[in-house]
Amino acid sequence: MKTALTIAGSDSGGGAGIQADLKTFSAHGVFGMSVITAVTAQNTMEVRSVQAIDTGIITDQIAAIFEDIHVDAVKIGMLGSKEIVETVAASLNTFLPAIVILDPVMISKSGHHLLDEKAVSALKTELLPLATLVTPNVPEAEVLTGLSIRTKQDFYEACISIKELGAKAVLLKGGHSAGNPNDLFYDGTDFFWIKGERIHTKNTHGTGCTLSSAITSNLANGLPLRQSIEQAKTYISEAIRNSFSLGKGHGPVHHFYSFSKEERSDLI
Ligand SMILES: Nc1ncnc2c1ncn2[C@@H]1O[C@H](COP(=O)(O)OP(=O)(O)O)[C@@H](O)[C@H]1O
Ligand SMILES: Cc1ncc(COP(=O)(O)O)c(N)n1
Repeated sequence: MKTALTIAGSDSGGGAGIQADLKTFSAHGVFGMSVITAVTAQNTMEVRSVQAIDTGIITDQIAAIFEDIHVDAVKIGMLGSKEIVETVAASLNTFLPAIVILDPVMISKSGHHLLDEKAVSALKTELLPLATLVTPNVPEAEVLTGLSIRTKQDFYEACISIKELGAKAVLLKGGHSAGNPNDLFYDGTDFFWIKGERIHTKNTHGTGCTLSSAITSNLANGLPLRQSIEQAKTYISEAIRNSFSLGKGHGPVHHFYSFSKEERSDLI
């Protein structure tokens, strides 16, 4: 059984964060583990309050896992503060996981800031260089680069700029752009577009968390990076297509087993 670890915030409403990540890992036949960085009191409409977790127990959670269990891939989501960014970077520098997918979570679908402004520069200097792949959405890529991203050309320029910050590869997600949600990949050599068709729904809570966790799962299962991203795009598109109204705000995407029973037994 392959393993994946999510280092992220808890979403009490279950649509995003740690909860979405673990559902995605399970749906891919990967054994999921979690390090909680913050607890949010959240539902489909709002983030009411956030409690950051003490850095000492974040360090302990990471060490407890790595000192006992082999981790095939790590996904990083909400970190909240500069101190937590630095704590997670220090632990990753100790345990040096082979695969790190960084989703630079900054603002929730409901509009709540999930990362302090002071944390952005630490994220850029300390965490991006450790990432196998970083998966910003357009507003996050604008914060990381200082660019305004509207046109296709802007997507290319933003990817180049984020790659220069030290990540091995970038997937700039197009969910927030007008038109079809096409995502652009860049690894310093090749660009390729991962094309999508816009699904008209307000139930998109957890899309970014789910996409990055699906990529993490595919990499943990041994797929190459490009195939991991393409299959994850299929997974998130189906998950959005099957999303449902739960609560009064942005409902969650639907997680499902993306492989047959036979394939599933091969993974165990
Ligand atoms: N309405 C939609 N229809 C189809 N795909 C979408 C839609 N919204 C987002 N996506 C896709 O979901 C993934 C997450 O993207 P995005 O919503 O931009 O990220 P985030 O959740 O971090 O804001 C991307 O692959 C994006 O293209
Ligand atoms: C704990 C946590 N992590 C991440 C997100 C972002 O997800 P979304 O952009 O879909 O609100 C969130 N809302 N809560």
